[in-house]
Amino acid sequence: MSTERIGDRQRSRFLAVLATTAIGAYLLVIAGATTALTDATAACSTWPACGGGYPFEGTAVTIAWTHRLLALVVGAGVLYSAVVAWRTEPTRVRAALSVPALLYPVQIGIGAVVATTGAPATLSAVHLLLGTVIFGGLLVGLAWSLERRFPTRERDEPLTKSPEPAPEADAAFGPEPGPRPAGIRATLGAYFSLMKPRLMWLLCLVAAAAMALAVGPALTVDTIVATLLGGVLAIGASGTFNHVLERDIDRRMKRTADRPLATEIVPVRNALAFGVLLGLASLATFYVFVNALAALLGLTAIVFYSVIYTLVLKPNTVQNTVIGGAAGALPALIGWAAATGEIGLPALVLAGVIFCWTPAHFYNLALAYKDDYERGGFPMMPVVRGERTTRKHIVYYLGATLIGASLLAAVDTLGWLFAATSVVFGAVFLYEVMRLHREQSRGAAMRSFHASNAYLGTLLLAIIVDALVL
Ligand code: HEM
Ligand SMILES: CC(C)=CCC/C(C)=C/CC/C(C)=C/COP(=O)(O)OP(=O)(O)O
Repeated sequence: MSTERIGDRQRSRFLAVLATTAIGAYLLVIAGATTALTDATAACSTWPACGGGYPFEGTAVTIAWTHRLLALVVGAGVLYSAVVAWRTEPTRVRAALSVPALLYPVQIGIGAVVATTGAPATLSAVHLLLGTVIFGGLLVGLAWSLERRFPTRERDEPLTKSPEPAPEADAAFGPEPGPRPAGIRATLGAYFSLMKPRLMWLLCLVAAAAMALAVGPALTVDTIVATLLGGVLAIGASGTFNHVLERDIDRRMKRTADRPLATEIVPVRNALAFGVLLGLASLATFYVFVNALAALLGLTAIVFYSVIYTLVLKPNTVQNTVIGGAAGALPALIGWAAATGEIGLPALVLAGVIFCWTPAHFYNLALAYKDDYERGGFPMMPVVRGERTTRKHIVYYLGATLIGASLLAAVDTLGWLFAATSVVFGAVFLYEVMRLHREQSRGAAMRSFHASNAYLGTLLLAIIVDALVL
């Protein structure tokens, strides 16, 4: 079936409606996964209206009405997107959007049965699963439409072999390497920067959210302080080892050429001793003031990031960041273990959210610094598979992150604040990723990168407030 040609304005409208419909479907899913809707179903056990209850007669009835009215609007968006896709989009976009279009009536029927039969667990789970599949189909259709609508404007062929590091001579960015005397403040600052302090706030927030999710108000100040101190020391140790192992490559990359080991402000053996000291202090802090499991997980994180990611994954595979994401997911297990002495299902799901979020976070930087990574010889996604594929993967991993967040709401008692935060900041993140497809600039990539940090940061704060206050 030939596709009808439509103008840019019409296609932009199609993409905007499709993206909005996807976010609407996500709101239905995550609201359904939180305790909010469970109470609402109990308050509104007739269908399609709520019996005597009018839309704003109490919170639970309001949520139930909102869910049903929103389902109607999202259904219209699904139908519009599928009809336009069948007229104007290639086969695979049609197929992707046919899935939500065909499943939607089934989903409405199951919703009616769930509402009128007291939400039996199995049927509610099927309703949640179908909602997730509908959201996933909309997002994949969006990713494929964006990929077709916004091809990369300049050279973007995938590489046939892994890039090689530029010769040392090309490294003309940082100051001349060589031992450089520096004042005490500059030296202290250099050692501090080895610890990668700019990452710490978000990694510590992961551990804090896991602690709050695990035990709620029972969380004690000394557990928080000891765990975060151990985590900061562990991140500092692994960041320092990362600097030691990458010092020669850092010289070749503009973004990292001025680092303390690349410029030899700090002697390598001093940095190594510093890293070992931080690592021992971290493990001692975990073992003495938290527990043995937290210490074991801290050691695992240090080794995984410093050795597995930095030495094995990063220079050798295009999946370096996807697999390496496990490093940043470990603080979720550390936080839960610190609070409970074990690893619970919500901790594994939260770790999964961070794991899915990491590529959607880092691929923006990989796009912004593509030439730098090519000079460094790193097989980053934009270097090896091209910018267009990288942008598409950002949408995939953003979708996986949102689904992970809804799964977290389903396995733990999270409420409306968590749902609203994930929807609002997820929508902002998706908006910036769509702008990245359109603008294809470093500025757009950095805005999307910061949107990724804003999404995860606010989501983790919502977990902490939800668990400790609400
Ligand atoms: C293997 C996984 C990851 C990779 C490859 C990666 C990569 C990067 C890179 C290259 C930077 C820029 C650093 C700089 O230029 O100083 C950065 C910044 C950052 N990363 Fe990631 N990251 C990863 C995982 C994480 C995780 C798990 C978190 C937190 C949960 C995180 C949070 C941050 C933050 C907060 C920043 C600083 C943002 C800023 O400068 O405003 N990253 N990341
Ligand atoms: C508790 C504990 C130790 C957790 C580990 C968490 C951790 C340090 C995750 C790594 C995240 C990160 C910034 C990787 C970038 O390394 P890169 O080498 O790609 O970045 P670069 O190019 O800026 O050096």
